[in-house]
Amino acid sequence: MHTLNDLHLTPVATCSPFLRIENVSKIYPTPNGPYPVLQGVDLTVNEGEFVCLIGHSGCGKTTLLNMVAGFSQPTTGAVYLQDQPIAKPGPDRMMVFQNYSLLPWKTAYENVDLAVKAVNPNMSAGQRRSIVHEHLNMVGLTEAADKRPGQLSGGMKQRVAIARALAIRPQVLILDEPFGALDAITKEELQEELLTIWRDHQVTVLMITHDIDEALFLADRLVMMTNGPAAQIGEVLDIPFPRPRNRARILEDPNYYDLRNHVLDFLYRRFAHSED
Ligand SMILES: Nc1ncnc2c1ncn2[C@@H]1O[C@H](COP(=O)(O)OP(=O)(O)OP(=O)(O)O)[C@@H](O)[C@H]1O
Repeated sequence: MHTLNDLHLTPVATCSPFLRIENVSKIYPTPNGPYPVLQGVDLTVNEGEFVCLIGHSGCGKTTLLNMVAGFSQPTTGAVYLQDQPIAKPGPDRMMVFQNYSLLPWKTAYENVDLAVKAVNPNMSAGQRRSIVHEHLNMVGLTEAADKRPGQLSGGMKQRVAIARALAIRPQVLILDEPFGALDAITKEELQEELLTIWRDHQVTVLMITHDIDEALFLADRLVMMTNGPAAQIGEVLDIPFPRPRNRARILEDPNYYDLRNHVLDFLYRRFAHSED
């Protein structure tokens, strides 16, 4: 029997990475002239990978992920998802923001339902109902389905936003500092839930964070950005902790402190911000 090597064949998955950011630069026009935010950014992400981005405020993290979402276009270079250039937003890439961005006059159920309906206009009402309930249940909000955002805590609102994004069944989930506004306990709970969802949905995740411990707990790789203007990827750190991850076990791992110090050194010595 021949193996792939005998036949000189390469499995398809290794030929082309799932998501490619290729030589991306972004220049914003401003009243004071063109402002180059990003320059020469290259990154490839494998299907199902969990990648976090860290960097000082204003270095261009949101700008970069907006281009993956399709909200804006690179000035030069391109972003590809499965070899297709990303030209506009689409249901294959869903973004979740720090401020939840829920419709305040709609219930949790209606917020999720509206998104499912927008993407699947011909889906039967029964099928839609079952998808909405499945995803509210996944984030533990079955009981709160009929509450409006004003009646929900910050953590619950972020759960609705995550359920809404996942109910569309995106290939890429883009999270822009989703837990930044939450208290420490709620944040840890949501991190655990996010890992479970990521594992069950096998979705590719790109997530901006300012929290080194969060990145070390969640990510397969941590992308560290240099400062702007003309920010780049300074370094990409592999996070080797086995999965499923256990917070206590990670904290006991001697590697944890080496990795943490490495990121601290990057952010506060090698690329210290003038304001720090
Ligand atoms: N539409 C725009 N026009 C002009 N400048 C912009 C625009 N959007 C962002 N910027 C500027 O580009 C830079 C990068 O912004 P961006 O929001 O991408 O940074 P960030 O790393 O995500 O910051 P933070 O961590 O504070 O969210 C900032 O200086 C910002 O003021």
